[in-house]
Amino acid sequence: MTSSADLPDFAIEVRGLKKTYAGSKKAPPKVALKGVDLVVPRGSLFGLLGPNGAGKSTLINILAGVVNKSEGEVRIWGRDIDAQPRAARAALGVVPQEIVADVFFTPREALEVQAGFYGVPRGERRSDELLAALGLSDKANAYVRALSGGMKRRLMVAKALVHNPPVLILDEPTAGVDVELRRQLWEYVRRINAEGVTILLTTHYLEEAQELCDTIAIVNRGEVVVSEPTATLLRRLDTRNVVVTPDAPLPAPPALRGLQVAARPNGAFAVTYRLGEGTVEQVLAAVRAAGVGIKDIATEDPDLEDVFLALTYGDPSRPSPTAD
Ligand SMILES: Nc1ncnc2c1ncn2[C@@H]1O[C@H](COP(=O)(O)OP(=O)(O)OP(=O)(O)O)[C@@H](O)[C@H]1O
Repeated sequence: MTSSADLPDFAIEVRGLKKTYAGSKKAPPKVALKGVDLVVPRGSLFGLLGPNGAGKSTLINILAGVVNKSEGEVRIWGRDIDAQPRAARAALGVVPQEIVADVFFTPREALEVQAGFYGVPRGERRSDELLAALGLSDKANAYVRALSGGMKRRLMVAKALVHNPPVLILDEPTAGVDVELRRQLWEYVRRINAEGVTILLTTHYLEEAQELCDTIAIVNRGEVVVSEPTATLLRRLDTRNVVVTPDAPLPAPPALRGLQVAARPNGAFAVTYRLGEGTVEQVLAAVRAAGVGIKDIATEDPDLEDVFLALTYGDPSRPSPTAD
C-alpha cells in the first residue's frame, strides 16, 4: 500500500550537476551546466526559464536519460538515475520540444506502441482515455500525418503519459502554438497537476510561467540564478512603472533626473521608480517640471520579464555604482 509517507518530498532532485560537451577538431569543449542544484517539490507546477543556450535542454535531456551528465547526482521520484535508471525513467514522461510524428501509426496505435515500449500490460492501458482527455477521440484512427500541428502536439502529450508517470516534463510545449491550443494545453496541464502529477515546464512565455507556475527557477549560462515561489520572485523587484501619455507629441521622452524613462508606443513613455524611494505623485511632478503636459497615466506592477532581466542581465533601473 502506498501512503503519502512513502512518497518523495521532491519529484526531481538535482545536486552539483555538471555537463561539458566534448569538443571536436573544429570546436572546443562546451560547458553547458556548471554545477546545478535544483529541487522540484512533489506536486508543484514548476517553471524553468532561461535565455537561449542557458542549459535548459541539456538539463532536461539529462533527466530524460538521453544525454549523459559529466558530474553530479540526479533523482527522479527518489530514484537515482545511475543506480536505478529504469525505475527513474519509468517515473518520468517527457514531451519534447520538436514534434515527432509517427507517420505510420494512427494516434491510437501510436499510444499502444508507446505503452508496449514501457511494458504497460494491455489491461492497464488507457489509450482511449488519453485520446479523449486531449480532444483526439474523433481522430483516434486517422493517419497521424493528416493531423494538424496542434493535434500532433496533443498526441505527444498523450504519448508522454501512457505509463502514468508521476512526473511530466514539457519542453517549450507552446512554442509556435496558437492561442486557443495554448489555452487548452494549459488547462489540461493544470488539471493533471491538480490530480497530483508534478509538472516541470520550460517556456519562453514569461507571462505564462507567471500565471501558471507556483515555483520558478531561472537558469542562465549553466547556473540556476534563482529558484523560489513565483510570488516571492515577483516581490524581489521593488519597482513600479508609470506610463504617461503626453497631451502633445514629444520629439523624445523627457530626461528626468534620477528616474529611468523609456519610450512606449504611440508617443507614451514609461517612468520607473523604486518603491520606498518615490511615489506616483513625485513622478508626475517631475514630468510636469520637465514641461510635459499629461493627458493620461497608467501604473504597472513588475512582471516576470522585469524580474528576469534584472536577475540575468543586471537591473537597468538601478544606477550603476560610480567609480569614485
Ligand atoms: N550536443 C552539443 N554539443 C555541443 N554543445 C552543445 C550541445 N548541445 C548544447 N550545446 C551547448 O550547450 C549550451 C546549452 O545549450 P542548451 O540547448 O542546453 O540551452 P537551452 O537553455 O535549452 O537553450 P534553448 O532555449 O535555445 O533551447 C549552449 O551553449 C549550446 O550551444
